Amino acid sequence: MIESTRLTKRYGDTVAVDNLTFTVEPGKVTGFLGPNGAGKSTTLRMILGLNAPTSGSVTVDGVPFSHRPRGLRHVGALLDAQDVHGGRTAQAHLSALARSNRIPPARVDEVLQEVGLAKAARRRIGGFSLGMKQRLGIAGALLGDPPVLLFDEPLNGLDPEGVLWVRGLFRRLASEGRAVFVSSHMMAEMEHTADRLIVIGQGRLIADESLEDFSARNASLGVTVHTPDLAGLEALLIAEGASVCRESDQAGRVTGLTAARIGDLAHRHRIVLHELATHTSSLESAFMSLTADSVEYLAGEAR
Ligand SMILES: Nc1ncnc2c1ncn2[C@@H]1O[C@H](COP(=O)(O)OP(=O)(O)OP(=O)(O)O)[C@@H](O)[C@H]1O
Repeated sequence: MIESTRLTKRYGDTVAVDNLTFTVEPGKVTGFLGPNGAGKSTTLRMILGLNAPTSGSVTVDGVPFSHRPRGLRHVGALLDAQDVHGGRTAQAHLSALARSNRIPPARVDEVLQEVGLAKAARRRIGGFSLGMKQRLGIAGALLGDPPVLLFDEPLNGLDPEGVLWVRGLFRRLASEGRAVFVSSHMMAEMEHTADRLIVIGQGRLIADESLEDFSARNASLGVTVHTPDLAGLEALLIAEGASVCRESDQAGRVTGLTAARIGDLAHRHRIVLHELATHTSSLESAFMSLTADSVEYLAGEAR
């Protein structure tokens, strides 16, 4: 578990992180969302003891991370996939990490296999694509089999297959009881992955809630359902307080309930669903309006 208490970081006049209190729990994927410059990377660096807070504190399992010897066994992190020595091979890079954390050397081949880089193990990292470097960074994070994992924008540079793989990996790591904390500046990257969302803007906490609650409150454009028994489903949905806007004989748009609740309800009443889709643009636009006041960099116009 990560616990941040009134965590604050100032750089001169810039308040990068402002009085941030939150927890990241085990067994869940927690999305850490915010626009560019919101303070995500600075927060992650403070969790890892790479930056000292100006005030406040952050601990991992009750202890500041910098107090842990052999840190990779406690927290695995991918901060900047490009921050690797290009002249080394993937295997040499991971072997050095393993040695300095007293991790058995056999683990190196295991994690290379796991991230799909076994064939590139003896190639120099300098020739890797960004996606391959992301995979290598993830391998490094997994090396010590840690209970807490931090990933800063891990989907950058990954192809669609890679994105799917990463999502599955995060879900699996959480189901094994680990705390998985993933930063992103795009809601779309989080909505299929995260259980919980912590949203920040200009260093301050804006929202801290389950994805389900966030979706229920903000998915104003709703969820499309397609079913041969629209009348039956409509009656159930209305009884649950949702509203339904019919789009055809078999399709309608539901607001006021999440896709998960609609699916559960249909299943319980043995109603067949042919489609159940949350409007992703609605979550993305909800995130954008939530953080609109704290967006630091706007293209082409004055703030
Ligand atoms: N070493 C530093 N010196 C001065 N200012 C810094 C430093 N590191 C970060 N900042 C400032 O702190 C603020 C937060 O930056 P940070 O990189 O943590 O944001 P972020 O949410 O990770 O953004 P992005 O999504 O663009 O990576 C920004 O205004 C940034 O310019």
